[in-house]
Amino acid sequence: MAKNVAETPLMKQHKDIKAKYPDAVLLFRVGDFYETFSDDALIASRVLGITLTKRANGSASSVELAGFPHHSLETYLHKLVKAGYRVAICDQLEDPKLTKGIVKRGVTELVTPGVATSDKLLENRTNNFLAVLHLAEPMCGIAFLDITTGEFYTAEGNTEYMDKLMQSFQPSEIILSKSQVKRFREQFDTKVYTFQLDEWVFREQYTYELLLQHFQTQSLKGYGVEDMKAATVACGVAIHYLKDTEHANLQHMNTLQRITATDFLWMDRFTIRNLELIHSSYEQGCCLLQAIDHTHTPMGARLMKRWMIFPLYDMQRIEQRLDLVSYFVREQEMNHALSALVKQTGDAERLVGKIPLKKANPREVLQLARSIYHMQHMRELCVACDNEALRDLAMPMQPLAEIRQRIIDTIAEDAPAVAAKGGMIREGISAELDHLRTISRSGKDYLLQIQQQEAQRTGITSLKVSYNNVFGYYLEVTHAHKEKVPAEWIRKQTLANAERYITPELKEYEEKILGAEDRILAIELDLYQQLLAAIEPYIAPIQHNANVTAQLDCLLCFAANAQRYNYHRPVMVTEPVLEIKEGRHPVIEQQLPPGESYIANDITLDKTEQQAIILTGPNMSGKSALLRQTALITLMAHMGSFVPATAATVGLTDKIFTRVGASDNLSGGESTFMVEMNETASIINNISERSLVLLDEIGRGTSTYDGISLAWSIVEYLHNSPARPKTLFATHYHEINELERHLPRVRNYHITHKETGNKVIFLRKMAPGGSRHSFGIQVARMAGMPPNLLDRANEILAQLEEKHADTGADSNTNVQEKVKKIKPADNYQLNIFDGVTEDLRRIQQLLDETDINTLTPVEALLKLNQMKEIARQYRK
Ligand SMILES: Nc1ncnc2c1ncn2[C@@H]1O[C@H](COP(=O)(O)OP(=O)(O)OP(=O)(O)O)[C@@H](O)[C@H]1O
Repeated sequence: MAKNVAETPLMKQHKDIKAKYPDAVLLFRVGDFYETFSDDALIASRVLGITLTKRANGSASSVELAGFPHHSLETYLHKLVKAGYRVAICDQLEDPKLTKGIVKRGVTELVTPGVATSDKLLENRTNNFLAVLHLAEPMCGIAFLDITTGEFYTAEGNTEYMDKLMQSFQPSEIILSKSQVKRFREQFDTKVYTFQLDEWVFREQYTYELLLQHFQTQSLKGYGVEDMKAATVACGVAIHYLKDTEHANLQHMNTLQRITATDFLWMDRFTIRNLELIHSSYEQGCCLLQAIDHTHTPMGARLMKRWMIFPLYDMQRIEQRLDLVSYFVREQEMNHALSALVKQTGDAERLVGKIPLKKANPREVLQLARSIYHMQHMRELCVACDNEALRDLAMPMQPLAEIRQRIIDTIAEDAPAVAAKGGMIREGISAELDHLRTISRSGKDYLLQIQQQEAQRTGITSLKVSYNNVFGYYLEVTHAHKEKVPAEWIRKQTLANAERYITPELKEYEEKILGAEDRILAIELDLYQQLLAAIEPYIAPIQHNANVTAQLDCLLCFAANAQRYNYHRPVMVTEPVLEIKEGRHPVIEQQLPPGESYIANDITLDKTEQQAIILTGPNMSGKSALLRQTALITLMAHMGSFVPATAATVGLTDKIFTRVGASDNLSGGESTFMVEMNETASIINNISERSLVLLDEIGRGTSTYDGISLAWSIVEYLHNSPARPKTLFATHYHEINELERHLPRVRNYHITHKETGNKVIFLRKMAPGGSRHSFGIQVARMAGMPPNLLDRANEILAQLEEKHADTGADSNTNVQEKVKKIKPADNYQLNIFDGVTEDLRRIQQLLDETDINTLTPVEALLKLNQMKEIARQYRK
């Protein structure tokens, strides 16, 4: 580390700037390089794999140094941020050529995971949200904003609600007050990057005023958040943080949307995870979003995710979406025409977000003009159609022809990807620019002329005019022609095989050309800035057009899914019923091997006849799948999508709860029975008559009789609660089937199977009545357990069941008593086939029977086929 004695001026400047950004890695621009010093250099060299050296620092000791060329900034920046560092980019604020002494420098951007704008740091089909959490009493407040799209949301509620929202928005950075960190760690289980700000930033007055300033309003009434104190604090802190990170231009964040829990179908974080909506529980698995999101644009994909996490709880809005999907299913021509336009629109939302952030390059601006053009066409098509809902949706879109034209007229068709080098402004925009370009071009022609003329005059055929940064334009002559060089040429450099000269004539033209080129670049950059400034007033209407396009993208995707996967329109009703005909699981059905089809099932739940279904059936028969498909069909209907069923009447649902018995949930670190009970308690305390409750093997995390007793009382409670929520309860405790006899609205169903020999074939059809067996031992056999072990398991099962019959199915019988009476195993011999299945035995038998010497090719093929068939059965 450098000592504080007689530092060089550069290091002194670095130290002063670094002091303002102690938490960040400071990338310090020095000439064509970004340098890091001291501890930052240690981090940079480790994370970026760049060489660590030392730099002399006046009479102070040397400091560690690591740097990279300025044009590699994007690549290295993204690596540092991905590695969890905040990065302050410190640029030269004046032209070093025009400065005497040390160049003025300052931080132009602070990049953190939540305020990243580089394409390299962003996933285009996913939002990059920054969250601010304000843990206050009695209500907590939260803000989510995506600086790349300008979306800004806020909400208030208890910590459970905050937790659920974070699970839904999945921010990449959470901002907290320093004083709330401890509470946050205790109450929230998240591995997201957090950053702490001083407590004073979270003051009501300060944050409220920041918001008024940002929105240029007198109050926040227009956003419906005036009285939401905790929420406005969170929003104001978000604005403070953006300013702190040098994001001053936020014209695209022009509205604030309030999230009201009751506007949406509620799913808690566990349900979102358990239903595998946006992530699968295992790596190669597929989630619902992947299965149904086939949108054409990144903005469509981002919206689809939001529609999934926030399904509507508003009949009218759901019907509107369903009407539009029906229309697109019916009107194929319109569907194709709109799809083609949507596809070409690209990510207008993020493109327009780059304008105020000063990140849009000329090609992107041109792409924005193309997007505006396609959106204009979309509007024309929609307003001329015979569907009122579509007309209503598209009418408020703005054609924006004038700004589109201005962009097209200004930016050259083959514009470069970086503005800094120029070449992006068309001819005919500025007379001065055109004039200078002519000079520059003719100057270049003139240089060529000089080359030809001098070559002729001197007879130096190898003569070349070239340019370098050190002494500008020069004439280059190979050594072979050196003698022919005229005396008036001034020698500047000798190379291994050539000499370089300048002439007064050459210098005169050089000044003219270079002067013109500098000026050309300055004019181009100025015109480009003017164009960007001219786009700014159109940011809000472009954002609106983009949002409508994203909606159309999602609706067209629903229509395409309906046709591709044979989904049907659900009938939405206000009564608390659910009636699904031939329902399927949208994800599993897409993943079945070719030739296998998903077995559809009917489900009916209501308040009067069949409020709760107890579902039993063998392991692996499809109980969980049936539970989840019921939830997914309900959810998809509330998104406004058609559903995987031949018909479905779906009552408006306010909450979907799913709970899975303890050990199914190991990966979430929530394997304890306590958690299972906590979560079930939270359901019981939150249900209404519009809720759908799915309980999968609840109670299995404890001893059998405790489990049965709890399962029993939970079903009883849900059945008897005045809300009468629709309930599906899958269990292996067949004892629970007894409840059907006691409770009028409980019905037993089982998933059917067929037994052939000692094999179970899953028919996967749901049928009335309970089932007696779980066939766990058969499933174990299919998994490849040794036959002797399985024989022994069957023996024990028979003994347990025998005893059970003796006592007349008395569930109070102590299981330990029965276990004590289990007869010891006869010593069985391990043989070479332990650990392999019976099927493999059969294959071995087939091989033994085969005499290769007499086998014909056809017989060989038939044998092979037979073995393949056995292996196929085994896999099933
Ligand atoms: N209706 C169906 N049609 C076709 N395949 C199905 C169907 N239902 C389930 N499956 C397949 O069977 C597998 C097991 O289903 P599921 O996990 O629902 O069984 P389960 O009865 O809940 O088992 P367990 O009691 O052991 O938890 C699923 O992963 C799926 O591949």
